[in-house]
Amino acid sequence: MEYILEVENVNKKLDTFSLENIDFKLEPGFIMGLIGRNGSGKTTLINTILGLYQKTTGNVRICGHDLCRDESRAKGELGFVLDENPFLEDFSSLDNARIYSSYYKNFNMDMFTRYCSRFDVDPKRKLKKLSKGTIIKFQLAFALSHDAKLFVMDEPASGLDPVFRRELMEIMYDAILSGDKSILFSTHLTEEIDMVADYVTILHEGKQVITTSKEELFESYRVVKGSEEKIQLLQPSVIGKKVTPYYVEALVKNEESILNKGCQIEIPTIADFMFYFSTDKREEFTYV
Ligand SMILES: Nc1ncnc2c1ncn2[C@@H]1O[C@H](COP(=O)(O)OP(=O)(O)OP(=O)(O)O)[C@@H](O)[C@H]1O
Repeated sequence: MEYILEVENVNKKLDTFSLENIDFKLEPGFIMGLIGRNGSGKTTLINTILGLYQKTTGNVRICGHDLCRDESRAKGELGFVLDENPFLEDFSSLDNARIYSSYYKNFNMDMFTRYCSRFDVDPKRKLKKLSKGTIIKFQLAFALSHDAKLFVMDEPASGLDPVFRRELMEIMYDAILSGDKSILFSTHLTEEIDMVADYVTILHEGKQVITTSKEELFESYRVVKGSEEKIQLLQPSVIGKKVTPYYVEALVKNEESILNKGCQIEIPTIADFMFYFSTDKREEFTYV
């Protein structure tokens, strides 16, 4: 099968921070959410995939095109929305589109102006006069107008109002319906993962803690609550636990051995995975 995105053993060093051995693939027709705490390396990974940072080692392929050896074809398949605006601030959306459309053989200016009108972006206003959310919408209009196969978005919803945030979810969902496109997006909003992601990658301190389908994630783990003694009975299925003044909560592997031990068993939320997979003291976290 031809993957839309292949990230193979990617390492990237930035002063004191390192991305270490990031390795995953994304099939056509799917959305992957990238989550992790502040500073976990989401933007660094996204910038590396977009070729904005030189990677140290490893390979990135987009629709089979190697980002180093076949850069223009690889980048031609990419649409991006970045937290930090990469376009020219002193130019309008329309002028930016005229300038950068030359990099994309399938750029459709009519489509771009239609998206600008749908998203309420004044195409003639300089970017520096637009709000953060409107710049995100402009980037989105541009990314949607050149038949990109891979959309890479760094916290696209962060500057958006709740109404457009919901529309963005619908746009993302529509974008992959044809089955030949995929999306990788980072977010701190766990409801976005709940709503649209098929796959989830969790980063912690530059390391890839887990990449799996959301279905598998919810199938494979449970949150249990009970006394310290009862939770102790669930070892070695315990991934991590936190001690509250009233009970102990733990993320455990969903195995038969966790049943009938007198613990309350719940399906985890994305926030639970974030907590247990991106805490240093995964073994134990105590509320004081
Ligand atoms: N250009 C740079 N030079 C040196 N260090 C950097 C640079 N850019 C980022 N870093 C460091 O790399 C680490 C990862 O940052 P990154 O922005 O990738 O994290 P993030 O997961 O996107 O964070 P956030 O959720 O806060 O946006 C941080 O410790 C940051 O200080």
